[in-house]
Amino acid sequence: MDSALIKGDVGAQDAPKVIFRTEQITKVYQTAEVKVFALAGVDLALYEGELTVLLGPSGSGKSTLLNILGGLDHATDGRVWFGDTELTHMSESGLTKYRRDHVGFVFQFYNLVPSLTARENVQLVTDVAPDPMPAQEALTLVGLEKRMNHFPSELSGGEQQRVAIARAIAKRPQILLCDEPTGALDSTTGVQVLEVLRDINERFGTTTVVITHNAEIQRMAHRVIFFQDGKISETKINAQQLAPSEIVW
Ligand SMILES: Nc1ncnc2c1ncn2[C@@H]1O[C@H](COP(=O)(O)OP(=O)(O)OP(=O)(O)O)[C@@H](O)[C@H]1O
Repeated sequence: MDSALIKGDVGAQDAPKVIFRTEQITKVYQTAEVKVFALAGVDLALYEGELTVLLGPSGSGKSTLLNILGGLDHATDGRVWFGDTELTHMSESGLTKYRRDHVGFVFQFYNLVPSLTARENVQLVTDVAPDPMPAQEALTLVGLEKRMNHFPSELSGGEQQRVAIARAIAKRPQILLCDEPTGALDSTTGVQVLEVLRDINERFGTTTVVITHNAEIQRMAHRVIFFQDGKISETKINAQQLAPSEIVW
């Protein structure tokens, strides 16, 4: 059944909770010659526990939006909420705490520390998080229990990305924000990484946002948001989500 219908039918106490809301956010980059509207008025709601895919041409504003939701950047105008907390004018130290307590990031290039093992890379986060899972548990969740003592250079691209995901989830974030997590991977390895993201989303109910250029990946999402020229051009809700292994590209 279409989840949009379910949302209309259930009582308020069962309705999915809005976890992110934006109201007419813009992001303007002013260089010497030109003004770039990276975001040109975005109204958005993301729901707790959902996996959302953001699709759109290069330069359409996807990363800019993700960075604002993740507290890495401020919008030029408009308003942004995480639950009841407004992020719009939050101080840098407030945003640092927000990121530390609530947000896990996964990027296209894994950003692992080359001189540290997989376990030590994850421990960089677990050492400072308020309620982390042990690094070993996070690495087991991504299927790397046998590779904990390996250095990044001893791991494949997909394995390094799984370490990066383990590092992101080890602090038990409410939100997992992924910018092109499979962009540097071949399709088989990319599917393995997507399986891990789906597993985390299902197992922990972690609200997950995935930016991709690969339109096929939208089939694993609960919600798909299309960007064009700094605006949302379409939002779609998938009645059914395919397992990553069922997606072919
Ligand atoms: N620091 C910056 N200074 C100037 N312009 C920027 C800056 N960051 C992004 N932009 C511009 O803002 C627009 C949106 O960029 P953004 O990275 O959000 O797009 P995107 O949809 O994520 O693209 P891609 O899929 O290629 O990563 C682009 O025109 C980009 O050139």
